[in-house]
This record gives sequence, C-alpha cells and structure tokens, in this order.
Amino acid sequence: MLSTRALSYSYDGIRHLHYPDLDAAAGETLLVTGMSGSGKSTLLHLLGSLLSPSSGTIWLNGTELTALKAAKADRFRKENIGIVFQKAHFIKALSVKDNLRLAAHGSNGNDANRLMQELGIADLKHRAPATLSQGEQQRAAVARALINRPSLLLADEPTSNLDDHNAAQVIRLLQQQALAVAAALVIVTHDFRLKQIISKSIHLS
Ligand SMILES: Nc1ncnc2c1ncn2[C@@H]1O[C@H](COP(=O)(O)OP(=O)(O)OP(=O)(O)O)[C@@H](O)[C@H]1O
Repeated sequence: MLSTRALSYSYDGIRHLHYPDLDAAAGETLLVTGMSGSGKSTLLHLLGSLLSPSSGTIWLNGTELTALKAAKADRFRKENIGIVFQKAHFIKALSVKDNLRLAAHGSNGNDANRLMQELGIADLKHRAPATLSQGEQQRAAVARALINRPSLLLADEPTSNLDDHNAAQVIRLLQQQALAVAAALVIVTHDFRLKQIISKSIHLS
C-alpha cells in the first residue's frame, strides 16, 4: 500500500533530513514520533506530495508519487490522500458542510452528511467553522480528509492539547474511519503517550 525508500529532504541544501523506510498496509496505523525539529511535519508533507524529496521514492497503491509531475501529483493527492493538519484551515465564509463538499472530488460530496453523522457533528453542519470548539473542528477536519475515501490518511499532531481520554478517543476515531475506507493511517506526533495505543511505530532522531 504505502512504502517509502531512502527518502531525504533538504530546505537549504546544507542540512539533510534522512528518513527510515516506511511501510504501511491498508487499514494499518503507523506512528511516527520524534522530538521537535526531527522532521515529522516535513515527512508528512513529503508523504502528502506537498513537497518533493531531494532523493528517494514514495509508492502508494502501485503509483510512484515521486515520479509524478506537479499537476498529476495534485490530482493524485486530491483523489487518494486525506490530510488532517494541526490547524484545520477551513474557508471561513462557508458552512462546515460546504467546506466538506468543496474538498470533494466528483460525486463524493454526497457522503458529507453520512460522514458528519459518523463523526458526531451532524448538528453542526450549517455552522461557520470558526464557531465550532477545537474538538469539533478537529472532527470536521477528519471528515474533510475522508470525503474522497483516501487510500492514505495523514494526521499531524492530532492529539496535541488533548487530555488522555480525548487523545485516545481521537485516535480511535481516526483508526475506525481509516479502517472503514481501507486506508493506511500515518500519524506524526511528539505525543509519546500514543506509543501505548499504537503498536507499530518509527522514531525520528
Ligand atoms: N521552511 C523551512 N525552511 C528552512 N528550514 C525549515 C523549514 N521548515 C522546517 N525547517 C527545518 O527543518 C527541520 C525539520 O522541521 P519539521 O517542522 O519537519 O520538524 P518537526 O519534527 O515537525 O518539528 P515540531 O515537532 O517542532 O513541529 C527543522 O530543523 C526546521 O527548522
């Protein structure tokens, strides 16, 4: 499903971030931990095809992401990869539901109601995103990331600022939803509590 080989990235051509090889099957969760500055967010951007690596390859479902030209990579990302960023970045003027529909490819927007129901935010669909609590915004961000039934779901620090109970709940939610669409789930975090919940992990140093 997802595999990377010999990935590296440099912002300035001087300091290079080298990544261990990653493999994640459909429905599997991979935790990537590391201290601040170890390159977690950069890795997430590489996996999400938002940055191109200096060297190395990323394969997702038989497609070599790293070989795609920009326009094809954009389309591939929209159709195959869902990303839950640390900050959600919704369109302020649109309702929660319209934010989901805007992210949808083709007829996938029809799934917006079902997803919001499953994530417990159906009652909030006509609200402006800014009026939602942090936890509600996070669930809306998960719904948006899932709208195109991605084969790879990426989450950046989904549990920072959450207490133990809510952290476990968000992880359960992400895992349930990833499993429902048979997506590989990659979570990057400095939250070492998650090592107790997720068995497969890689540490960046
Ligand atoms: N746009 C940029 N230009 C130059 N250097 C950058 C840029 N973004 C990140 N870096 C550097 O690359 C390294 C990895 O950064 P990255 O944000 O991936 O780490 P991180 O593990 O996600 O950190 P944190 O947990 O603090 O968010 C750091 O040394 C950072 O200073």
